[in-house]
Amino acid sequence: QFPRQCATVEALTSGECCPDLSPVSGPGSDPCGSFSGRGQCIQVTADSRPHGPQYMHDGRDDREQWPIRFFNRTCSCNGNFTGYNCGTCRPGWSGPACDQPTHIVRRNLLDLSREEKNRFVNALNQAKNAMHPDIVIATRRREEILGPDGNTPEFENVTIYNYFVWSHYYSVRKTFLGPGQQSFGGVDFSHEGPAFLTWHRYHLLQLERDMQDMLQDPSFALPYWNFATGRNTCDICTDDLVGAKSNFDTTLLSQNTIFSQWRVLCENIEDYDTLGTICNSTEGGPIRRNPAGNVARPMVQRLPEPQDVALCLEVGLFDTPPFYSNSSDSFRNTVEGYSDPSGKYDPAVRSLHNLAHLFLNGTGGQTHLSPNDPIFVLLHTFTDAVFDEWLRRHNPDNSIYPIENAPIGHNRQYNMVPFWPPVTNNEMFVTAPENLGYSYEVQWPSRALHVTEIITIAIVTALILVAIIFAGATCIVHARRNKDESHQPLLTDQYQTYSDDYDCIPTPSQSVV
Ligand SMILES: O=C(O)c1cc2cc(O)c(O)cc2[nH]1
Repeated sequence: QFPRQCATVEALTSGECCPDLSPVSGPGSDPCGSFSGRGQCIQVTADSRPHGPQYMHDGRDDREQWPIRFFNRTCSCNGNFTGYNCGTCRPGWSGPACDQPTHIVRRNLLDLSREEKNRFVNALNQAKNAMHPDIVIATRRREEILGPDGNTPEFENVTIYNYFVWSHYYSVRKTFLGPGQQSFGGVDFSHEGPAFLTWHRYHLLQLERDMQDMLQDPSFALPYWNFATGRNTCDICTDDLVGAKSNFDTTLLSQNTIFSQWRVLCENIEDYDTLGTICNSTEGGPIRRNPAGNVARPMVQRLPEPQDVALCLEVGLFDTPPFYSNSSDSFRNTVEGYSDPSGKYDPAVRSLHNLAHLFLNGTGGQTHLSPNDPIFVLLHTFTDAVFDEWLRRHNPDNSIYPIENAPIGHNRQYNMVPFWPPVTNNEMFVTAPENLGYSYEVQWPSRALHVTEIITIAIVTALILVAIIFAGATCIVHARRNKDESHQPLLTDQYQTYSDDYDCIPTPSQSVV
């Protein structure tokens, strides 16, 4: 959310968050690396275009026009520099001047070597326990952020992985409308709208970057889980990967995985919603996961099929009005999983990404908690791979991403909540290999033929066969007729050559010995 340097009474009251890159001669001497030309402290641009009708409590939520309720001045970095103080490089660039291109490849978790799998699991566990070096989280709404005495900013340290969990929670939390009033849940800054794909893309990029820095390994790449294999089992739910089931309680993880020791963040949803508090860095109970175990909802006891991915990649429009979870013929709503895989909206359907979440049947199936289960990372890298393949195939102009009237948080120029420094949906609506320095190693399924396509092919084939038979028969008849005519007892005929008779193919009587 915010850099530690900005979690102060001074920064919050001035509305300026422009930390020094290198405090060469005291605080305020090198804001945003301006000394070395990396960036400058400027007015934040926040999207104020109209949003959709789903949210009608304007003025009541800190996330409106993010991030201006907290800060209205921030670093704007030049060239390939980025970060809260312009101290790092944009994704895909490295080196002291951020002018060296870099590229990493995200691979199928199941294709990694035993050593690579171990390294990934250990890296996740390290991220779960290592304090985030730069970022702190707000534990109160803006109106209470300075604490009861107005002088004690309510922020907490958080670990790298828990920051990933908390960001997702903060983006989906309800709008608090006051004590004794029901919080408003019809708001979601990261789902049920076009930003679903751009928001989750940045969410993963941020975790990947934080883990690269933690490991001091710029080549570290998040792998993916291909959840659309058509097999209705969680093939990565094994103890060498994200953990098998416990033998003692089928809703828990086996003692043989480190993830059984993880404790979840943001469990106390009733407290947040009734007291108007915000999830803090206190952990609670264990991860729960019971894949295909939701007997009350047989519809979500299965995983998507390869065909579902092939079909959704053919949906030609990125998103369609009302740019919400009831959009039809929308690629975004299809891959998110509120439409059937061919794009038709059906309120009873859960497909692709949503189906994979619900299949997990536990922590990973509840929006305020889901990233607590590390399988979330892998489920979303695969969803992002589908998004990237769609961008590659359809090569859209960014003008097709809605500029206004999308649900709040989802307009093209909206700064994604709660990321810092501010980053718009637009900036993530680009092909990853060319613009973000990563790609996916993945084989996409080809689409099975529709019944209508099979019938069309059969009819065309039959017509071609009929045409060939007809042409052949015509030739034969024609040849016979010529032959009959050639047998007329005319003296001149004796001097006819064979070739005169060979209009099409020789009849047996014309065969030359
Ligand atoms: O009910 C759904 O379709 C559903 C559940 C769920 C959980 C989650 O963490 C998501 O990110 C999305 C989602 N959709």
